Amino acid sequence: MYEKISPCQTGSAITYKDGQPIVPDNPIIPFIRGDGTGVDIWPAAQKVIDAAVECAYGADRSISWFKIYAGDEACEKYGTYQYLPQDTLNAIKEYGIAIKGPLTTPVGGGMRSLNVALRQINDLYACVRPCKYYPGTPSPHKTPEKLDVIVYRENTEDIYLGIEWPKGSEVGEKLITLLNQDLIPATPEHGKKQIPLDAGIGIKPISKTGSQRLVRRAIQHALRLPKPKQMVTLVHKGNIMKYTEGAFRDWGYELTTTEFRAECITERESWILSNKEQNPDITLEDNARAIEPGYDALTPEKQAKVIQEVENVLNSIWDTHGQGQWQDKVMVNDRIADSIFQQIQTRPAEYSILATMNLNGDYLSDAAAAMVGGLGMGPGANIGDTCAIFEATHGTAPKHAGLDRVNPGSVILSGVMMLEYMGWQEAADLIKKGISDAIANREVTYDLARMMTPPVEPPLKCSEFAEAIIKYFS
Ligand SMILES: NC(=O)C1=CN([C@@H]2O[C@H](COP(=O)(O)OP(=O)(O)OC[C@H]3O[C@@H](n4cnc5c(N)ncnc54)[C@H](OP(=O)(O)O)[C@@H]3O)[C@@H](O)[C@H]2O)C=CC1
Ligand SMILES: O=C(O)CCC(=O)C(=O)O
Ligand SMILES: [Mg+2]
Repeated sequence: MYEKISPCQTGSAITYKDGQPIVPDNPIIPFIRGDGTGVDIWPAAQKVIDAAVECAYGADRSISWFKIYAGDEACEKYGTYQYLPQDTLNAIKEYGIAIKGPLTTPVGGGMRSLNVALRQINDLYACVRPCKYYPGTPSPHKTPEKLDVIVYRENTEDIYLGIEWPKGSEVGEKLITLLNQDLIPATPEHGKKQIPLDAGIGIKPISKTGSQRLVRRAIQHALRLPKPKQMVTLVHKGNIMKYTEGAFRDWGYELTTTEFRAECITERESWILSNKEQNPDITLEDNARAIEPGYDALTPEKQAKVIQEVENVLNSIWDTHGQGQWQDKVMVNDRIADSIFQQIQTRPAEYSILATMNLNGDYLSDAAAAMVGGLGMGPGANIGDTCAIFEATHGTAPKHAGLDRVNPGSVILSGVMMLEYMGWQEAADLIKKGISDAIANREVTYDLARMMTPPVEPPLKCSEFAEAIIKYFS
């Protein structure tokens, strides 16, 4: 089954039942070291994870690490351009959970992202990136402790599908000509628009299936959170991209009000219900006026539609969600993407799970990580129904590679997510305690050290930070 690697002699595979991992006491877990700073952060993370498992479970549990290859290291082992060998794909499929360091993707041309390929090949459709504040972490934000959000990013489609053509390419020009001559004129809403012939062209597919399976996981996660955090915000730029991003919002609400009808309330429904709770005699029209800004300026047809919406909500969920019952449900709302970037800064406490399409989630997860200490503190998981790969939010940070300098916190916290996913909570908790205590005692790497007041001089090395975390287990 494997050409150039050999699975561990001890341990066994993690399997799945009904989408949940079944984890033996000695699982074999494949790991990819990663390019750039992967040489620094992966060994540090592995050391911390092993120490936590040993400290929590003694000889009863352990991880058998299985080294697999991708990126530069894969080319060294398998030959030129062998960036993602079949051995690697086979191992991830066989063992069910993997963890990886970052992999380089060239800008402009060259190969497509290996990181994205791993997500697409394994159908890891939910990219889960928690951004939570560890006390004592320096932050450019005044109240970082108020931010506790989890970005749920759709991970398999959007422009990351990589269907695009460069300016001047044969297929690109053919497509532009077809669009300009046949397709755009056939759609009156496009008017006389034309695509410049010297344009590059990219396709942005957003499917109902892809959107709803992501939102489903986001709502399921919200249901497991304590009440004040039982919220899911659908993030989109649907005012501009109506049939992709706007549709993501609509499909999210459709799922909310069908599959999760008993458990959820939408923000707009909550306004309608609370208007009636506060004024039981309110007319349908006054209720419609209260929920729709600019109602009086709408055409009669549009006003009738809002009145109908109010009537439908009251008829269908007053008994089950009215009289305050909606306050115990998961609140699903939506925000336009540009606005959410300022909202998480100005009103961080009002958000919890942010369900996004691929590109918006990519941007938003870096921005949210910055608020709680930076990319060195940004973990992540790529989750599917029969496989999961854990990795940091950040990339290879090439200028720091091999210097034993960067913060391994993001990969270590990705390890925490992995342990929690495996149900090894005691080991995960030890690592969280170790990180908290190390930061609180100002034992940090350069990225946090330079933001502290006064700055920590000299900062810990990457490997030293790992040792500090382990020191605080007990
Ligand atoms: N999943 C993956 O494997 C990902 C891969 N990439 C790839 O990584 C490569 C480099 O991307 P780039 O845009 O430079 O983004 P990076 O995320 O690699 O680095 C940007 C900056 O973030 C800070 N940073 C990153 N990692 C850490 C860390 N562990 N500790 C402290 N600070 C950190 C550094 O800031 P400073 O220097 O200011 O201290 C660094 O210069 C590209 O090829 C890109 O495609 C990008 C994202 C994800
Ligand atoms: O694959 C890459 O190189 C970048 C991916 C990325 O930025 C991300 O997943 O956050
Ligand atoms: Mg990114």
